[in-house]
Amino acid sequence: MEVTRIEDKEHRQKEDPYMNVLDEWVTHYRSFTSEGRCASYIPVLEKADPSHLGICIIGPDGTMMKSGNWDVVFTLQSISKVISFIAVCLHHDISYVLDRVDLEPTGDPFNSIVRLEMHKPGKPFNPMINAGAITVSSLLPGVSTKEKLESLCELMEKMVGKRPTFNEEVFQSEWQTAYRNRALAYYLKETGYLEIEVEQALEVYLKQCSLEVNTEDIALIGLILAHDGYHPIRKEQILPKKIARLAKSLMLTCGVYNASGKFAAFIGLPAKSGVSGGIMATVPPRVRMEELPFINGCGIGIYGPAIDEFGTSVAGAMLLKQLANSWDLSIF
Ligand SMILES: NC(=O)CC[C@H](N)C(=O)O
Repeated sequence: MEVTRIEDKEHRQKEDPYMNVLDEWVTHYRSFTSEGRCASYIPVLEKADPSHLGICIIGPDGTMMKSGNWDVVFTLQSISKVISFIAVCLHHDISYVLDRVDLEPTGDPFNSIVRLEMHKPGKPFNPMINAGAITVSSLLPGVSTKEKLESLCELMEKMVGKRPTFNEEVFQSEWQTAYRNRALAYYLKETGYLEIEVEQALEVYLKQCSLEVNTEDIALIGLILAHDGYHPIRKEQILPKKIARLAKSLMLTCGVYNASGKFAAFIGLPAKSGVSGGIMATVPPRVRMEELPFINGCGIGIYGPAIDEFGTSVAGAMLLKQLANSWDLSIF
């Protein structure tokens, strides 16, 4: 089913003052993209235009605000970890999943290996870091790599209304250089947290990272999570509330790894970053007397491929902070 959307033109008239200010912010924060760099450890990602910055915000009535390079297609990278975690929780008992991956933040970078050895028996700390995400990918329903990826694509299609495309070039680029992820996967295999073969788990994980989206797609997923799994435009419960809440709590506590505390403090929104420059944020409905935009919540998708040391879009995070402060979006 196609998602109903308010046309951009119609919408611009409706939300003009907010739209103008959004355009101004995008132009302003675009100049900060030079403070970051496109990821180079996945060689193909370095080809992205570092000056890009775009955003899409979708409200529950279908109101959409788009600005800048909102329509650039990029790979999900770590944003896929939220979707794979949801897919796995939909298929298995939540307790089965949580026996294999914990819900604790690490304070370490996304690809860190250190805690797997320091904390016996080596259970990955959370599904947002690579170690936990590789375990989660191995738990996706299906036996073959194709079936496992299919379950993820089906879930995305249910949420976004279209199937994601796959970027073979990005996958190959990472597959050939995934030394750290291979090390993590071998370690997980040795400690019993990988129930399938190392190479297969890696292939599933790296292929899910190579699925393509734009800011509108991730804004829509953010909106569904904001409404506890309910698709407010299609008026359909897509995910159980319990799973949506688990995903949001993980985004808040672990979504930007060792920057999650500061993100929660200064932005105050469950969010997930990816090294290709995407940020998916979710804004639950607020209770306020004043007139504020998106009072009934929204999903926010941002793209800005110049990232910081934590793997987060530099200008994207600044833009999100501006929005959260000016429009009082924090959940706290
Ligand atoms: N933080 C990220 O987006 C990392 C994803 C990337 N595919 C990796 O495993 O390194």
